[in-house]
Amino acid sequence: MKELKYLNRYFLKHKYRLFIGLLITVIARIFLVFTPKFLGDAIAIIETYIETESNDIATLKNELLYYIMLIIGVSLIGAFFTFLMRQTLIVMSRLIEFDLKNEVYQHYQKLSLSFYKQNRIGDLMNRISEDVGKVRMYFGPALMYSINTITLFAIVIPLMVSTAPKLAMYTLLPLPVLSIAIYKLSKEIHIRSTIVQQYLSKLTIFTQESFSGISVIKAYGLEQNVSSKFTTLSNDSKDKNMSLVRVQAWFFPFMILLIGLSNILVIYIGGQQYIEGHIQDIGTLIEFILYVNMLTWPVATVGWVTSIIQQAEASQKRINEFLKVTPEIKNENNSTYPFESDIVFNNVSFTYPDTQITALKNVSFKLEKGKTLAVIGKTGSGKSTLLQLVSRLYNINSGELLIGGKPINQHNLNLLRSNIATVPQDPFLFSDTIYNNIGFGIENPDKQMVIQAAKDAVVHDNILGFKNKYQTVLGERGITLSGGQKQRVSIARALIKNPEILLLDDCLSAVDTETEELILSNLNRVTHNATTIIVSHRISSAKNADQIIVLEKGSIIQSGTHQELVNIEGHYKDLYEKQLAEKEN
Ligand SMILES: Nc1ncnc2c1ncn2[C@@H]1O[C@H](COP(=O)(O)OP(=O)(O)OP(=O)(O)O)[C@@H](O)[C@H]1O
Repeated sequence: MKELKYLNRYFLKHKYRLFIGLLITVIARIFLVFTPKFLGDAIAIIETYIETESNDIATLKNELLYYIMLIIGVSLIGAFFTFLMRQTLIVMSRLIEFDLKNEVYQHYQKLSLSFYKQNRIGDLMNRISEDVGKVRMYFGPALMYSINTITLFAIVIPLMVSTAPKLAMYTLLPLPVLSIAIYKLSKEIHIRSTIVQQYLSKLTIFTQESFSGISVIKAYGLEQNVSSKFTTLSNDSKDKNMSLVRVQAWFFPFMILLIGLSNILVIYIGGQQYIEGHIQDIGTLIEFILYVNMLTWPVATVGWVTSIIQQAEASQKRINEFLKVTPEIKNENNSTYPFESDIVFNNVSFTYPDTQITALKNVSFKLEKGKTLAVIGKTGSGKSTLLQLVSRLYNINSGELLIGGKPINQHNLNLLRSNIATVPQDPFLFSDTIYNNIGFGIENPDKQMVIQAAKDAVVHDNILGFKNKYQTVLGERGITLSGGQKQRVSIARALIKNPEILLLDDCLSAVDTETEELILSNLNRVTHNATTIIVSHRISSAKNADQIIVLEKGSIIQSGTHQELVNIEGHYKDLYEKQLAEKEN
């Protein structure tokens, strides 16, 4: 129960609903318990009528009618309160499920990129859906059935014992056996359903990956191969399901068997006691049979509830593991202030915590507001890392990174990021309309802004070429667009934000040089006030920048303007000559 303690805050939040729910549950049970009593009394009247050989059938009818009305009355009231019981306690559990899901989701949002790298998306999804769902069972059904059972026991057992103590003892005897058996069965069901769940996950991941990578599978002619792997996986999954179903199939027959056993005991022992005169009327036997049937389900739920609580505890432990992860990037400043966009790197070094790869070593440069810095370098030289540090997706390890003269970690993180627009190397587009994808970064984008951004990113004409134009819905990861179109939609998304700092991560690699030139000149016009860092493998993207740095293995090996760098021996000049020769050929 240690892990479940975390959830007490939610009980506290919903305390009134909880209290009313508990009260209603008790009231509902009290009313339902009257039925066997009234039925027993009604039968006792018939018995007396027969024994006394009375001829007063009218009085008997009246008395029976009275009991029938009573039974209908208490059943209706009991049923109404049972309805209210579900409306309060189960609704409360749904509200808490909603709260908990939101809490986990908001926490996920705060966690840094390295958390997402260390954990699989499937696992993250499971904890927010499957695990939260299991925890809900603790708030809802487990709580409701526990109160139910306790109330019933508290009322019915004293009633049975006071009516016929010996009979009560014998009839209650099989119930603990039932409870333990259901517990063991539920545990086994839990083990097997966890395995089924794991196989289902494997199957989902496999299917999802094979659909995402369908073009590679087709290109390599691997359909047969993938299909037979799928068959093997789905056969395994079916076997696990069958083994679960076999155990589940025992649940109800077993309950019926034990109810039957208790009924036989009531009839056998009760019958004997009646014959021996220990029990006064036959109505008591009927009353007891109804009590036993009434107690069976709650007794079974003791085992079931124990198993629910164990599962909820395990699930909450998994949720707590993530909730305890503290975000590496913390926002310690919530104030608002005029944002200045000049960027200074002063001996900045950075090592990725998980891989221990030192991506940047003593990097220094100064970039004034509104100026452009181009970053050139071989693959893996640290270019993207440099951009991620400016967005503070990671904290620097040493040195100084100043934005607007202020150390980056002293900035209001939300303010900082709202003033930055990034176009990543591998753009991600949502399964939504092109319009919404472009307007994603700002609130209520108007049509003119979206169109203007698309025009500046030189993608407007392409969009008009689609049947639904700006309302074209993109498939998962934007598969209906070409690589170059995706990049340009992503650039439009950045431009519409009118950012103070613009970070372009090799985002023109998939467009031809002519379009590249056009986009660059538009960028120059539209974002002339923005401080821009442009990462590229192409000299054509870098040559007009105010400043250029060349990175190699995380260190700056050259810096200067295009004119300066083409006149000195080094990586930049080599690259320039190579790309010039390629262009001429
Ligand atoms: N998220 C990460 N976690 C751990 N190591 C990383 C991560 N991202 C990059 N690296 C490593 O850091 C180094 C620099 O990577 P980076 O992506 O900054 O290079 P790059 O110059 O942008 O390369 P490219 O031109 O191929 O995009 C590489 O060795 C890479 O393997």
